[in-house]
Amino acid sequence: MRLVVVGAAGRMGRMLVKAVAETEGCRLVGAIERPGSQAVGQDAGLLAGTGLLDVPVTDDPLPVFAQADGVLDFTAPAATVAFAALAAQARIVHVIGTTGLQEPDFARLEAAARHARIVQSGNMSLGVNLLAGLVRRAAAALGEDFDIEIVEMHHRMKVDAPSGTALLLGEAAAEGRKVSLNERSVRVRDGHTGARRAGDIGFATLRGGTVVGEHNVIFAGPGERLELAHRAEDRGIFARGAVRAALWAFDRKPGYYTMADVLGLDG
Ligand SMILES: NC(=O)C1=CN([C@@H]2O[C@H](COP(=O)(O)OP(=O)(O)OC[C@H]3O[C@@H](n4cnc5c(N)ncnc54)[C@H](OP(=O)(O)O)[C@@H]3O)[C@@H](O)[C@H]2O)C=CC1
Ligand SMILES: O=C(O)C1=N[C@H](C(=O)O)C[C@H](O)C1
Repeated sequence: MRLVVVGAAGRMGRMLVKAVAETEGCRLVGAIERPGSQAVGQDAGLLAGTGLLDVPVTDDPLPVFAQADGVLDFTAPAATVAFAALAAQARIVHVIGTTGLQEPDFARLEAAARHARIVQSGNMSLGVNLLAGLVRRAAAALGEDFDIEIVEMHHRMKVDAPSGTALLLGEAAAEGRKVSLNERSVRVRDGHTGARRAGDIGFATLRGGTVVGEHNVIFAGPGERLELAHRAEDRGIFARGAVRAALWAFDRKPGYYTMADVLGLDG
């Protein structure tokens, strides 16, 4: 499968280049960064530390997408929406790990999925997607007597909050309870907040150091507390998940898919 990495000089971009180079059946055919980036013109393999791949980073995605079967995209919301339109035009696979997407962005991705095969997830690791299923079950079994709080910690460079993973886990909890996350989530607390409302799903965000990604889903009930947690130790888990998603989507119909589809975890 011929793959392009956009945001190739980023923390995840470099991991993705490495994962593509190490995966049998995959070949890196393009690497994209924004115009003006110092990475433009450099070899993507040298940037990623895999050795020379003879794939120079460029700032012009269109001709690169035209020669590819899929694109791996861990960039930023505005860039991802633009890349989705190009992937749809080229009728290729678009694997999206970018977080911080808002409702209007999702609407544009859904539109692009009429022609592209999109796999989008706030977390591409096996562990977190398994955890989401456990959270759904626990939320359904425990009911509103147990207060749900989702705590996450990431490195100091992360720009969005709550994390895509925290929101994914919140959605799983809301599904378990058969409620809408939008209506029940409490994303910030400050000052005289009053007592906690039964049924709310709370979020707390920590940022610091080099933490790859930690998530704790707490079910705090009368006299007992259940905690379900995931610790990411290496960004390679996300990159390998993204390559797996691209290979899975290669011969699918155009549509909007998730990592649960890729891993066969739904249902
Ligand atoms: N779903 C998952 O499993 C995971 C998701 N993520 C998400 O992936 C995203 C990226 O994370 P991370 O790698 O740490 O961030 P980085 O900032 O290190 O990397 C993002 C890269 O994308 C580049 N970029 C931004 N806009 C464009 C554009 N228009 N064209 C080309 N390149 C562009 C940035 O360039 P510049 O620096 O010039 O802006 C940068 O090199 C985040 O949303 C993060 O939350 C991260 C890990 C796992
Ligand atoms: O920005 C990151 O680093 C990560 N982002 C994703 C998120 O927002 O959940 C996934 C992972 O936790 C790392």
